[in-house]
Amino acid sequence: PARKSKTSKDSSSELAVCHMLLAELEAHRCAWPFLTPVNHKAVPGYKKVIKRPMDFSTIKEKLTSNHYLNLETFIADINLVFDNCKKFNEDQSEIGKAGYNMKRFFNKRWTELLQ
Ligand SMILES: Cc1ncccc1N[C@@H](C)c1cnc2ccsc2c1
Repeated sequence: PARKSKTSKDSSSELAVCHMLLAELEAHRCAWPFLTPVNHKAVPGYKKVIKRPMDFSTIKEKLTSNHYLNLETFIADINLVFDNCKKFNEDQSEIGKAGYNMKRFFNKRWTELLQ
């Protein structure tokens, strides 16, 4: 079949899904460690260990300023939040467990919405 070129409808509906997904993540009870940038002055070692910090408020800013060219770049930033969390926090720590819960929730929701 002919490759369907991405229409503006596709990208605007994808964008709507990104806003909805982000709103659900921010409202999740386990979102608290990820809502704002980690203050690396208050968290020893964070600046050195985590090369690309990311958090939900930064993603929202990028989304509202049309920074994301497509769905994949949005999903990559969401996963960066969880990858950073797994790298820096013990699996059984409160933050580590919150990150694991959020990642599972996100994977479930975006596959429901987009596949
Ligand atoms: C996601 C993450 N990874 C590593 C360290 C911190 C954080 N989150 C920040 C908000 C944060 C910063 N400070 C505290 C103190 C108790 S929970 C908490 C959470």
